[in-house]
Amino acid sequence: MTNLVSTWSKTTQILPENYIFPVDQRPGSVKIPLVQNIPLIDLSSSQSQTVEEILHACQEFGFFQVINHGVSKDLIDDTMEVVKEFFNMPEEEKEIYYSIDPIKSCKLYTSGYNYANEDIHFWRDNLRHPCHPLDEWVHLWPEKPTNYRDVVGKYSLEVRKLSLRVLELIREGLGLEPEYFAEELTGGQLLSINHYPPCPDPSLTLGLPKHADPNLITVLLQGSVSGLQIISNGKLRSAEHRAVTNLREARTSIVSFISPCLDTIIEPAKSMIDTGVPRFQPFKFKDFLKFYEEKKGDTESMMKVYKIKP
Ligand SMILES: O=C(O)CCC(=O)C(=O)O
Ligand SMILES: [Fe+2]
Repeated sequence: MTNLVSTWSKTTQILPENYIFPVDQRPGSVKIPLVQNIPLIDLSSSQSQTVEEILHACQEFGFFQVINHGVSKDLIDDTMEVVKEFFNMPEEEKEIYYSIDPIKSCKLYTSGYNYANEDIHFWRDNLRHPCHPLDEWVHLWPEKPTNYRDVVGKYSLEVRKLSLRVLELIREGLGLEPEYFAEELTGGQLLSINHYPPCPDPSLTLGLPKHADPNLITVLLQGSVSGLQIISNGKLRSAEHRAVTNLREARTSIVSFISPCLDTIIEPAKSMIDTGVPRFQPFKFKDFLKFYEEKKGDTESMMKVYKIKP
């Protein structure tokens, strides 16, 4: 038996106590600034225009939507369909992939990484697996639905291409040297599929609490991108975001995280240190991830440690 919310929530009309967030964190209680103009970037525009628009979006929001991005609608639709099919499979089929082992690379679990120690759980199930290089990982992915590996494999390649293309535009905008994001800084890719089932009381709980992603760049289907941190010596933002649930419909999101290799040293690019003084300490990416988990992704307390005091 698993504790997947998509399974047990089918037979309850009541939100359990341990899914109720403190009042100040509930969906209606936090005043989310309404960003009227989330930038919409047309990747088929001229290179100089997209560079300028993307850089501005990263400085202002750390978040933007892209259109004409080159990932075909058919592939996007097929991918969304197959991951929904996965979550709709009977419990016995999904159980095979269920794991709470923190070091297991392909796994299905519920809420956060550390369910047993959580005071409050999040209203989501998550399937995640590494996907780069594809042939190193694909054999660990779900075998069912039978086209999962094929479709999701194609999607992960396309979404990686898109991420690298966007990073290249950011690189140019920042004036970083060619190949800056090649190799180590983009050596990892994780696909994370969130499934938020219909929730009996969305006003009291969250699918994912406020966080900023701890990786280099995130592509969220359908087309929202965020996440460049520190590497820009504080010049770009990483958008804090969260996911809410809803009463009637299940929501599924497909998130691709491009990350540095675990042993990579992350530090401000030399050419970004215009004052002569770096604003952030260097760190190993894997130590950062460990710390992120310990601090539950709390940006402020993480910044206290990594930011160099003026
Ligand atoms: O489901 C979403 O829209 C957000 C997911 C997310 O923020 C994450 O997986 O890091
Ligand atoms: Fe996120």
